[in-house]
Amino acid sequence: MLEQGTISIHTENIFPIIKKWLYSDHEIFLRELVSNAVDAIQKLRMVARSGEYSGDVDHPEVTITIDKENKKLAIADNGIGMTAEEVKKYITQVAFSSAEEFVQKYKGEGENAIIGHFGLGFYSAFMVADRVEIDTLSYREGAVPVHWTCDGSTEFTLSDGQRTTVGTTVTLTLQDSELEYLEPGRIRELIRKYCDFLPVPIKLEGEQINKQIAPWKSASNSLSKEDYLEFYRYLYPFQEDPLLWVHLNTDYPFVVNGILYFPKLRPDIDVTKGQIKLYCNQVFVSDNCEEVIPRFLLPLRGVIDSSDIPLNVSRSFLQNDRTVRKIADYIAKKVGDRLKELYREDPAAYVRSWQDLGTFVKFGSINDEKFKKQVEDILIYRTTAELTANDSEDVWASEGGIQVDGKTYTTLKEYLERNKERQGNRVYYCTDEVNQATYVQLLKSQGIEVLFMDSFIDTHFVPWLEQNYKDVKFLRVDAELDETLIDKNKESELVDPTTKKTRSEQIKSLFESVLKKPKLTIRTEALKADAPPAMILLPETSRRMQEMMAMMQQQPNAQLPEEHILVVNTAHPLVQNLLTLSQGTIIQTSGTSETGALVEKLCQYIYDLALMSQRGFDANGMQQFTERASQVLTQLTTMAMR
Ligand SMILES: Nc1ncnc2c1ncn2[C@@H]1O[C@H](COP(=O)(O)OP(=O)(O)OP(=O)(O)O)[C@@H](O)[C@H]1O
Repeated sequence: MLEQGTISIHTENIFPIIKKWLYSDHEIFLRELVSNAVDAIQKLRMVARSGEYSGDVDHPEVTITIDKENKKLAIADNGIGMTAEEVKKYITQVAFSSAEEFVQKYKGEGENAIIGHFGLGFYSAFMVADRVEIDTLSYREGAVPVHWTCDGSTEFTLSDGQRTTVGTTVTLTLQDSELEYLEPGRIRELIRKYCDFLPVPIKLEGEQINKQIAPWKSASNSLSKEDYLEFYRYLYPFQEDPLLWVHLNTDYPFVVNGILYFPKLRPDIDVTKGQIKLYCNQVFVSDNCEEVIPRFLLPLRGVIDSSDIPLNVSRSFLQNDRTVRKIADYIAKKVGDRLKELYREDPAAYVRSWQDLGTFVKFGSINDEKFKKQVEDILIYRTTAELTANDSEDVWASEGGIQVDGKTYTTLKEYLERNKERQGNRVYYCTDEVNQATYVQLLKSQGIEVLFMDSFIDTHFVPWLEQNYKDVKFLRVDAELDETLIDKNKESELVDPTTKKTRSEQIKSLFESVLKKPKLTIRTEALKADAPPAMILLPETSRRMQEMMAMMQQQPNAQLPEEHILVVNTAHPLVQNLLTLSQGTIIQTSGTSETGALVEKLCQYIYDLALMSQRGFDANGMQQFTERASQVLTQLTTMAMR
């Protein structure tokens, strides 16, 4: 026996605290012990390189052994080893006091207070073990093997050991409640989770169980496209391949390595939940690094490895840490650079990925001023404009936009420039290509360019655009009638000698009396060719209010507000016929004649059609519509047969 001693501590007994610490996370003891073992191996290599050690350093390995019968789990390395003095210093003093400090500091914090629960180090072994033994032999010449043991109280013993090779074995006698760590499957799972990319073979039952190579530590030019894809598939099996990736690699002013991938976003993806894995020196820390990266980058996947992210601090502290903020900025900048590079070098790939990238870029622009500045010139929109592209080419880029697979994309700047004479600072946009098709078609026929803002993020993005481009007016296609659609010929303004009303006034009162909707505004306009008999308009401001209300009440689809405008097209032959028919009925009899009834039904029907090209009906509306449609048609055929 070399020595028997008492670990000097200030707290009465921290072992019970350590044992209870982080119930759910006892498993991290293995990560701590294996990373200590890998550190020891790397230290020996350094010593060998400096010429202080001439033994074998070319077969580094960490070996995990399970002895079920005796409830023992051992982690052995062929690293630097420790002398008795070093064991006393590093294990009973340094390690212990840092563990004590750690426990003191975080006693009151919740379970998730610390990222990856770093800082407990060697003593985390006592979370799962009743007894911990160390057998070690230092690399130093003439060193004697040492055996250290501690049974979870403050007493320890230090004696001569049996070890004959340089290195250290830490043997745990597991508590009865922790026998899961005697299962090879469980150990394999933990090594893959935490230690997969540690640069030394980690063996269990004669087999290496870690991947060992961390691709993010390699230079980007040494990795092929297939290497990146393979790594992605390894990290996220059974997922679609990513769209593109960014390799992070910097040593100054902080160390950050990593590979971030842009996955294909499903429309229902939860953009608040991260899937990026955080590593520290190739040891897995957490797959929840919301505090470390800007929020808008959360949909990305991959790995960030940095030893400059403080891990033994609380999460809230982490968020405000200056280095962490700088790292976050660095990552965001790299991501922006990568997107710009793709836009420049492979516009077709950029456009083809836009559906996924767009959501992300817009989300980033809304959330991060610096990122917005970076990407504002590469925010693109699908447009109705047709560039005079060379038909034989699938991809065609010009000053005005990019055309890919028959669809044209443009930036806001290009849109405004192209349309400044015709539209001034007005931007027309469509949020639903199917339901707003009539409006889009009408504007298009008048030579007005429409942008599609129809992804789920656009509801937030359009108001954001308005705030950022205060002198630009954004109008949804159904917000108002463009002047050019209105036919200025005054025929409809002629006064009828019998009724003393203009034609448009008569049409207006006809619709008012039939539809009987006080909140509906009826407006009459003579519209140009192609225009339907009637259209619904939703003024921009009231529509936004409605959308906001719907969102607050968590209704997925805003209902059509009761206050909307029905524009009746006085130039349409159907409307004109209707007026003529209704005039006939007024002269003949009261409104209940057969023709009168038909007029009423037709008015309703025209309104139905307008509603339909706005957004369709609810179930009730649909049923009424089909009923009315068959009534109108029956009556028309009956009348035609006479
Ligand atoms: N397998 C080992 N071989 C050689 N020395 C070791 C071994 N394990 C632990 N040590 C020594 O004990 C010290 C304390 O280890 P401990 O795990 O508590 O803290 P750490 O590794 O320094 O820091 P961390 O809190 O990040 O784990 C180490 O710094 C090292 O000097």
